[in-house]
Amino acid sequence: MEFVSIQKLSKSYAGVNALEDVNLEIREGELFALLGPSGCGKTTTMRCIAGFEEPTSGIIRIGGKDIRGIPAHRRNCGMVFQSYALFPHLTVFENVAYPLNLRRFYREGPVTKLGVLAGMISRRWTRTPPKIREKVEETLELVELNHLKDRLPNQLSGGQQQRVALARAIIMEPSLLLMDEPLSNLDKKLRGSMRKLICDLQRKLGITTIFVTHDQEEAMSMADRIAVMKEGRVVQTDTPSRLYSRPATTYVADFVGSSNLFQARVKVEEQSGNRLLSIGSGLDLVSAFTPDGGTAEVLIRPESFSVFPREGELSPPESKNCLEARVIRSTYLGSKVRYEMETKGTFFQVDVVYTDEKTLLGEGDPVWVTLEPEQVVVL
Ligand SMILES: Nc1ncnc2c1ncn2[C@@H]1O[C@H](COP(=O)(O)OP(=O)(O)OP(=O)(O)O)[C@@H](O)[C@H]1O
Repeated sequence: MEFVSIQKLSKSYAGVNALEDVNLEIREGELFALLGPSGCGKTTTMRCIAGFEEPTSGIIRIGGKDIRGIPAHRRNCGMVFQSYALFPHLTVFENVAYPLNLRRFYREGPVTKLGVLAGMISRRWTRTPPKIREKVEETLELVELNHLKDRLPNQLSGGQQQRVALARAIIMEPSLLLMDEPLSNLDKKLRGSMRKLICDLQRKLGITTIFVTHDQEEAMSMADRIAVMKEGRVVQTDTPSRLYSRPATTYVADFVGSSNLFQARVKVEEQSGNRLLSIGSGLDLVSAFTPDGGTAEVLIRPESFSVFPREGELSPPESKNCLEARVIRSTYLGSKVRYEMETKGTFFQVDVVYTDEKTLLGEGDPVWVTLEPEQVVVL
């Protein structure tokens, strides 16, 4: 069942259309990514949901309730920002306790209010009630930070600061967690462990979570579903594997991974009547998705090819698509090797898993490459 429903959302800033007719359905308990390049409207979408921006038009529902006119602090959303936004003069413990203390401040009478306020300013003036202490410690445990609870933010690494921000966002048990580029300030290695922590935590707590990212690898590895945005619009919403294997447009195909993109013409073989996709001079491919006629945009992922050295009298491998090609260039990328290849004047990229040095191909090496019809995707 959908938990967040966005219909026809538009937002303009003095002549700039940041969002145009955005429609999204985010299911309960889902980890959902908004993915797209800088300026495509990801943050604006998030800010409209959180209540920091007023949409120009459109409806946002959270838990079935139209939230128009409801102020940000009443939307029960936890928010994690790219810049962490921690209070520099408060310890880890106090930062995480802050939302609970704030709630207590609004609930208590005038005398105790003063005490709570004093406590929020300095821990020396008042004691944190045991219930709040317990909840803070429990939350710090979830983000594995209890041992650093007395440190100030400037005594923490970026990853640790982001975990404090995460703890502060979830301590109020929000019904919706919003994260704006939560990992982009972290180095690559740290990002990997933070991804895991966020995914584990999200599954454990079951909080419906939306995160914004421009990093396709991050979105693909974390999200249950992804909405790809372009120039203020959503162009495709799907699971990571469907986005990768069946992108709706060349924009999506290019954004969620490396791709070989070709313009093809549908050609019917005279003898068999089989339909082929004709790419360039004499290069015809069998696809499982060939349309009846006309032209088509064709996507082949670089890892879809199988490569066989073409040497001596060996006969070509059995395949519906077997191309005689040669290596133009090779780039060693650690776990894989990327080859630029050429066949009949058409250039394409091929990724091969690296096994050992002996299997590496060199410039000019002749090869056969084969391709299953299912890997020749028509957009
Ligand atoms: N307060 C504002 N005033 C005017 N224009 C704005 C404002 N905020 C955003 N915009 C514009 O709206 C568009 C969408 O911005 P938004 O920040 O939502 O994009 P984004 O996808 O989150 O980009 P980034 O990844 O760089 O944060 C951009 O063209 C941006 O310049």
